[in-house]
Amino acid sequence: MYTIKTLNQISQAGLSKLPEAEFHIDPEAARPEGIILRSFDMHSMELNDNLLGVARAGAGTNNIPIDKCTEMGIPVFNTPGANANAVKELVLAGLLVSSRRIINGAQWVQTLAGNENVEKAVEACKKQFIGPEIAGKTIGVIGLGAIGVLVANAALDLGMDVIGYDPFLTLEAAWHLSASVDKAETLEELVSKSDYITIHIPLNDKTRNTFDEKLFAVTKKGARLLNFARGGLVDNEALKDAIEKGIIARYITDFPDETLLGNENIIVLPHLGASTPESEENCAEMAAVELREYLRYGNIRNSVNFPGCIVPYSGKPRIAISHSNIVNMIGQLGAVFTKHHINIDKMVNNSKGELAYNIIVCDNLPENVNELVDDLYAIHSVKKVRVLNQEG
Ligand SMILES: NC(=O)c1ccc[n+]([C@@H]2O[C@H](COP(=O)([O-])OP(=O)(O)OC[C@H]3O[C@@H](n4cnc5c(N)ncnc54)[C@H](O)[C@@H]3O)[C@@H](O)[C@H]2O)c1
Ligand SMILES: O=C(O)[C@H](O)COP(=O)(O)O
Repeated sequence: MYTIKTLNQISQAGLSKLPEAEFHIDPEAARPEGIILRSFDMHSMELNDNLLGVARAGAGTNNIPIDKCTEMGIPVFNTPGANANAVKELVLAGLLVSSRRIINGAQWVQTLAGNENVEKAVEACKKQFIGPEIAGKTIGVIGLGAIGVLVANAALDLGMDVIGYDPFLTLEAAWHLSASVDKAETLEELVSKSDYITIHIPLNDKTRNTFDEKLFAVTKKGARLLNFARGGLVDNEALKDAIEKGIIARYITDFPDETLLGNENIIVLPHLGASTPESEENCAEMAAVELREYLRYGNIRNSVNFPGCIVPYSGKPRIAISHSNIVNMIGQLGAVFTKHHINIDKMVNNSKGELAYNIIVCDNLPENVNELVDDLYAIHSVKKVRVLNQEG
């Protein structure tokens, strides 16, 4: 039985993928083997030494201490693309809201309550809410992953010219991206040409404050900036300065921060990008299945810190081992298997950066499995050893 701790409310559609006979869901668990979460900040959390896997029902993993997890041999999963449509739809709403003063206008109309001549007041004052159309304008999409591609293609359908910037564009994304999207060679080129700019990149040490004073200095005057990715991608002080100078006409973001409130050219939403029933179910299901397959079989799909590794279950026991990606590990592992007279049926060894991961399917297990495990842990740089024997 594995205990799974939920750190946020997780859709029942996802939790139902974890059969009660094998998995015990407990939001209060002190020593869970698995964690499922959304945006809960895990950085200040103590990680129990029996924790095996963490699944993020969503895209961004900046709320999870990835390096610490990798060091402890804990894979962190996310759910690529599972909430992309939900975010795309909100970005399209944001695009229109950033252009036309829809929210201000609607709020103003509410202030007319009790006014006997609402129609007259509306016609007299509506000009203060004028805003440009988006058709024929240029939008720059930064990051052409699951969300960026959908946004770029949808913007073309709305009659916009689209330029994109993504130095790490994947083949998968390229397949889905319309050929009509122009490529910007640099971020500076993109911001200098765009009437609308939308950000769809992860927040990490390299991308923090991507929008800083220097980038705003080369941004097209009057641009509208949309940030549905992460607050930390924009330096808020530089942003407010850019708004004052008229470089940014309007900023719309999904990431509230005290310093952004009370400015009529800044519209802040309460992190609603993935908050649709469809997206919450998609993400929860995908995360639960990823964690289930890892806990049951050691199989890894969609991990941000571990290599993918899938070996279909054949009924035989298997040993999953993670270790540093260095020379002579296979030789040392093989020697331990030989010592314990284990015949290997199948072995898959994959690596990602500094980490390697093996699934070794065995024809037999020794009588003293604990001794085998101790010998594997005795190999320098082995992080985690799991013996998975469904037959018990
Ligand atoms: N508002 C929300 O509720 C919400 C929902 C989902 C995702 N997000 C955020 O959006 C981000 C993107 O989500 P996604 O599903 O499209 O992820 P993704 O991994 O599919 O796409 C990210 C893309 O950014 C590109 N990229 C990385 N660094 C870059 C850089 N420096 N310059 C340009 N491109 C760069 C990558 O190559 C990749 O193509 C997530 O990391 C998350 O922070 C927010
Ligand atoms: O990165 C994500 O997937 C989004 O920011 C969604 O976060 P949420 O699951 O907390 O809504």
